[in-house]
Amino acid sequence: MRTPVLIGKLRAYVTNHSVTRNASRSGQVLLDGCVPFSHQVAGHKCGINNTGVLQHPDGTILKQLQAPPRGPREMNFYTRLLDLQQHLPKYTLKNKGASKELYLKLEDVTRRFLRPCIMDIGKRSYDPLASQEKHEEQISKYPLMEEIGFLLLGMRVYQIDPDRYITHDQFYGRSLGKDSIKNGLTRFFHNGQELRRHAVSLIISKIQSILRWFESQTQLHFYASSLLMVYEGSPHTVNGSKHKPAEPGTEHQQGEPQSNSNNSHEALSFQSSLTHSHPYCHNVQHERNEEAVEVKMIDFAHVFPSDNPDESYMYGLRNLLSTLEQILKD
Ligand SMILES: O=P(O)(O)O[C@@H]1[C@@H](OP(=O)(O)O)[C@H](OP(=O)(O)O)[C@H](O)[C@H](OP(=O)(O)O)[C@H]1OP(=O)(O)O
Ligand SMILES: Nc1ncnc2c1ncn2[C@@H]1O[C@H](COP(=O)(O)OP(=O)(O)O)[C@@H](O)[C@H]1O
Repeated sequence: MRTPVLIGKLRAYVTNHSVTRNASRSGQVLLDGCVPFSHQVAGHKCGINNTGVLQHPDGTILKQLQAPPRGPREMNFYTRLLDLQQHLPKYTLKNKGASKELYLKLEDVTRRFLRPCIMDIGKRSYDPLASQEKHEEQISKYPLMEEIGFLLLGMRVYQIDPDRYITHDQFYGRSLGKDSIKNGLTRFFHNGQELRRHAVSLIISKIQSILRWFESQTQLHFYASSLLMVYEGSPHTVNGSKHKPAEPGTEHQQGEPQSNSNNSHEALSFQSSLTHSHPYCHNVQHERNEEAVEVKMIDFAHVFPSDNPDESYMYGLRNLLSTLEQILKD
């Protein structure tokens, strides 16, 4: 839900701070030189009533806050000192001016990947304060949510030959039943040539770590929250590493997103052959070295205090884990 007041403030801010319009494929440049985030796979996208997730030139992303109480609730969640930080995108307070009240400034968890393969997995999508109407509307979108415990909200998967991304949105996710959910998740790990088994097992161990946190806490219940998973789709390495080197002169401070360059530019410059010259690929080698992955919890507009374990969230995680383990066994 984005209110007209919020949108009005944003438009006023953009009008007062507009910059040259040449930074994205669509020519769309928003506040502070931001462009729509090209690696967004789900959630509110850039449109008439909202800006969706934006990519800042400093390498962070800006997520537009929802109207109260959701936006402030999410902001408050990120500012709490929870022992969950390692499973969240880094949040930065260095968000100046009007954008501070309109956006969350977060680490872009896709940033260090050359060809990020991204999947967003959602959990039950109504909170205890939801009206009966909202409750029924959300259930009707995916009646299997209670049984399966999660919903595939979106994915973007790199295919090696031809080199391109394939995408699936939440309507694809909603089409998956008990018999097909495993196949749906398998698509995320298939590059057109092979199943990326090592990425599956690394992601499993990260999810297990998140599950352990849930098993140890009774303070919070998470509704309409997501798990964002990323692995490297590129078969190439840069100077022995699969990941982008930090640019000279950039500093990485504890608790702050790493400053780096604009992912969407990089993605756009990589339209055809993988062997083309590339801003990051000074010394491309065909190696299959250690695959790193990211699994982060995102979207905290519906986190509520509690005094008991979040059984529903854990149910979803356990089902997700057993489905991923099944993929490895097949
Ligand atoms: O059902 P709607 O139209 O009220 O919009 C939903 C949003 O509710 P809101 O308008 O903010 O009260 C809803 O927002 P909340 O999660 O309730 O904050 C979601 O964004 C939902 O998307 P999805 O089905 O979870 O991918 C949104 O559903 P879609 O528009 O994506 O179907
Ligand atoms: N920290 C992040 N790093 C990279 N991508 C992100 C990050 N946060 C969100 N995204 C992208 O934006 C999408 C929507 O984010 P989300 O927080 O769920 O927004 P919404 O509240 O609109 O549902 C995600 O599916 C993901 O593709």
